[in-house]
Amino acid sequence: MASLISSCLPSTSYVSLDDSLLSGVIFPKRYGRGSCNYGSIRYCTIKCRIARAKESSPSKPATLAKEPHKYFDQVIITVRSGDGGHGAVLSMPNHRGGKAQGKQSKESKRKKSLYKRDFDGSLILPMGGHGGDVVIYADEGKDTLLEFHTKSRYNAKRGGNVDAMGVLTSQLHDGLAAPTLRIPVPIGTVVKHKRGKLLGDLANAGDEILVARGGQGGISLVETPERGRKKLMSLTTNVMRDDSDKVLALGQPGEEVSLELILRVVADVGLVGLPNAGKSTLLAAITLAKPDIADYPFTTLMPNLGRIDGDPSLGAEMYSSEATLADLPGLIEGAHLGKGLGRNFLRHLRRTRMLVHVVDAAAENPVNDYLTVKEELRMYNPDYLKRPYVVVLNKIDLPKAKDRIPSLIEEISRIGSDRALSNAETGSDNAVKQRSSEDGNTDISSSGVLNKDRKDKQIEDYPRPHAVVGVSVLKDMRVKEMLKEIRATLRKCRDSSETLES
Ligand SMILES: Nc1nc2c(ncn2[C@@H]2O[C@H](COP(=O)(O)OP(=O)(O)OP(=O)(O)O)[C@@H](O)[C@H]2O)c(=O)[nH]1
Repeated sequence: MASLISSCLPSTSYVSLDDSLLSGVIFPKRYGRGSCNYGSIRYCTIKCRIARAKESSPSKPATLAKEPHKYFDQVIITVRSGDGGHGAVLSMPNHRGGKAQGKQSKESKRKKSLYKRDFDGSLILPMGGHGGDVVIYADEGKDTLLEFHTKSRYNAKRGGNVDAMGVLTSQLHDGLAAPTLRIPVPIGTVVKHKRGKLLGDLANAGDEILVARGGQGGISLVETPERGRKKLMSLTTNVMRDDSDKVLALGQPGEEVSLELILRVVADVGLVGLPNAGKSTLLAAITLAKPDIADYPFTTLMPNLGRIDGDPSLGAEMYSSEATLADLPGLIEGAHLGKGLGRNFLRHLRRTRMLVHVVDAAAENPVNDYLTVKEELRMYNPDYLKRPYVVVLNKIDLPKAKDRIPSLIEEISRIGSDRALSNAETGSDNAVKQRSSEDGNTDISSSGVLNKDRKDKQIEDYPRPHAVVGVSVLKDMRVKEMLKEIRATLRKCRDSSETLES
């Protein structure tokens, strides 16, 4: 809980260590219960369950410790693959002269024949074990990257050395290869070199990527007096000629890399809206998800995911109509600039195929609220406005909302263009993908002209909603109609993507 809260605090937020406040976290007022005051930040205390991390003596004055911002969806980690194990410098077994020599040489001949040999008869000498590789893989059981803030360094094991007493025998084995260090991350994690190249996008369960290769094990060398060296060299290439060759027996070091992990929620449908519009309630109403629901803003601090069942009217094809919904934390004006919790979450819309705008129809000015959210999306990434969407006017059970629903539906349905924007006008998806920065903000681009064009497009230039429906998700009013519209829009997305593919 503490880490969850701290993950969502801005970088300048403070957590009190004062004993009197151990049961609470000092929040800027805008994160707290009560009216939302985005302009001025005051501090208030929210009761929550936090374990007593440290006993602070009552005599100590209250101290404020700066808590670094922890993103649940972004983290830098360092991984190191294992060094290779060392080979060994070996000598040939001794041959003693005299009477015993006959016996010995027979025995040594027999032994010699037992040495491991290659197909051409040359000696195979043992090698140090391979150092452990580091692999990152997508695991269904993981939801966030938070744990990487507490443990950000991962070292794979080194390979085993060749276990030898210095004499070449047939019993020698290669050093043990170290196991691969496998690091699980949530599905949808993008792996990059820190401030560098994209290494992989783990979009499906089981996707994996090798991020650091373990060092190779060292070879073994045979040390022999100059006299017998020539003969031995015909048997193996690994004959030590001078001391400088000894470095060949050392295992190669593993590699150390700093990686940036970025989690992008993978969902078909993104729920967007101002705080308190009822997004989490909607998610809970149509899926089995159990998001936190409360009548204060920013209840949702991390995207919640839920799954809509398939459409039973499709018969056997119903399973193809199943979809995942992501409830994103409420956006506020200025979210694209980092206000509220918005910017970190706006990037999660990137993988969605359609959006559902949830608007509180009982609010002061629902149309304005709707336009505020659209404008934030436009400023962050105008492509988001190209996606098919449904507008849900929520809370029609409240008298204030009920009376204005017909006029609201009419007004909102009119906002936008009938004509779908061509790729030339908005920048084709592919071009956008290439230009877009990793956090999904396509405004940063080398192609200034196209960007300006796209910025100049106003909300009215982007497509109208596929449907506008009045519902009360809390009181289960018209929820089925809403679901029908969402499914119909999803079907259209599928159909159009199939047409594009064929
Ligand atoms: N009367 C009424 N209240 C509703 C309805 N839907 C949601 N609410 C209430 O509105 C408040 C906010 O609901 P949430 O679902 O937490 O809103 P949210 O949009 O997820 O809020 P954030 O997490 O801040 O983004 C809660 O008190 C809900 O009970 C509805 O259909 N009718």
